[in-house]
Amino acid sequence: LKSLFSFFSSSKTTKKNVSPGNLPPGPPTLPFIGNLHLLPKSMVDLRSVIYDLSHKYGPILTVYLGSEPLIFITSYTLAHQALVRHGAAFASRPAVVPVSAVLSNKRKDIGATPFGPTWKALRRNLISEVLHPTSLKSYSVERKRVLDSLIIGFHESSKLNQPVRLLDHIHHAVFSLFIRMAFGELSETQIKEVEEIQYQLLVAYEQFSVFGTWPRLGKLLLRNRWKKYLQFLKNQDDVILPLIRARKKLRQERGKAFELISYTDSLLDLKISEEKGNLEEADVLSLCSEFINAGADTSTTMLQWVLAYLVKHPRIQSKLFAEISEVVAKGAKEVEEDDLHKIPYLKAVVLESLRIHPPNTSLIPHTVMEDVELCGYTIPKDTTVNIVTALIGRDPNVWENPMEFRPERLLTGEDIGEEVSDVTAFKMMPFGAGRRMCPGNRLGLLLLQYLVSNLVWNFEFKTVDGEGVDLSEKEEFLVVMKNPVRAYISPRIK
Ligand code: HEM
Repeated sequence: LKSLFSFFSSSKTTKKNVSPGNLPPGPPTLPFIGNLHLLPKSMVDLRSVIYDLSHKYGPILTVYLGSEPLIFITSYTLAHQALVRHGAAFASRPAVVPVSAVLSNKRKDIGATPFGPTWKALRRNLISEVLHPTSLKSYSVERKRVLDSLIIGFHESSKLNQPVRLLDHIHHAVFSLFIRMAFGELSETQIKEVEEIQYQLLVAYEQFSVFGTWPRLGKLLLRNRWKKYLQFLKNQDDVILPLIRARKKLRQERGKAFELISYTDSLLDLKISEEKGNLEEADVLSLCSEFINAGADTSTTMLQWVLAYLVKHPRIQSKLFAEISEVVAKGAKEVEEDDLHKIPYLKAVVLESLRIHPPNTSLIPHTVMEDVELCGYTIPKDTTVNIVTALIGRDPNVWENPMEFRPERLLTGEDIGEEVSDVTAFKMMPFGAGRRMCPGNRLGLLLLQYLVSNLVWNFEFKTVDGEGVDLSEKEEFLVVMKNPVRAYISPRIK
């Protein structure tokens, strides 16, 4: 079965047998299957298929999965019109987002919940508690801990004088931050257990995706896979539920007096509404799981892409080091978070990486809540719309030589919108835009800038002779490096 079908489509959406009416154009369809035969197996390959189709049919097009029309948008201007100008209409999700149905086992999460009071309550809770600027500030202690562990790890590896696979250090450091933010202080063993189970689920996602789309049929035909999937979920319950219970108990004993609020704390206190009351334990689990995946997997992936570009382009790495040196006192061990905004080149390096390699090929599918006129076409109520961020960032009509890594383009104003400081205004949308825009965008950017600047301040990363840096992509849950970058690391003498 096409994994794409399971990613985009929803077996329960009401959009069946929609007449083409005034829908955007698209390739001719075959009976029963629509355009399914045109679609490749992976999201990375889908990007090229949609790219080719958009050349023929324009930046807004319709592809049929069976009888269900899916709209694809590949230009920044149209995406902006949809998500911002028609923001209210585009704020919902399909009835089932299989990706989430599988990962959260049909429990609650924010990303897949359709527009409504439950989504509002969950999103508001995330933004006003752990992601509130005050909480974010207090979590600087934890970010420093991540940095220290990375620096110690890199120092040790550098002594071996061997190439280092950067991901091996990054993964654990970044995951431990989000796991602690989710559950509070944990032992190293507990952190590793959560990291392992979350990672296993993400890597195995593709083989289980069929259960998100056709749960009944999948269960019937793929019994062994179904059993394996249930075992995965049980393992996740076994690892995570005790952590939630322990936190609950600790809160009762200490009367909620913690220096840092954890995401679990906020969820245990949350009432969705008077009638619905508090969340079930299982929902707290899936929301924490979403938090860890959404935060840690994206940040790990991006940190690796940014460092890969810096290894590949020593000139850019030296320029970044020089810019950091102008802001950081000589002999200082660390670039402080408060100083990051003084290094515009740093933000440009991070955003340029996000432009070429947004970790998600497309935004999470949106559905329209009413008929919407867009670009002269009518998108009927309940239709699923996919905004292909990976093509938006590489659109040659907007970005000159789009595959060239050139952070300077973001500083000169030649390619960016007017509001340089506002990431929503960038013509790349790595975090989406409008009501469903990623609520973790500030934390994501802060973490990336903090870690990249400090790693470059402390170490020089050099290519491995004869190996270079291979920028090929591979689809896991996100689009990651096919061959994780390896580099020689040497401490800088300052
Ligand atoms: C570099 C880091 C990150 C990137 C590139 C990223 C990207 C995205 C994208 C593209 C979306 C979909 C937006 C849409 O459908 O319109 C999204 C949604 C989301 N992200 Fe992030 N994200 C990052 C970090 C984070 C962090 C740190 C958190 C939480 C701590 C987070 C939590 C979420 C949640 C909960 C949603 C669902 C929002 C909703 O449906 O209302 N993300 N993210």
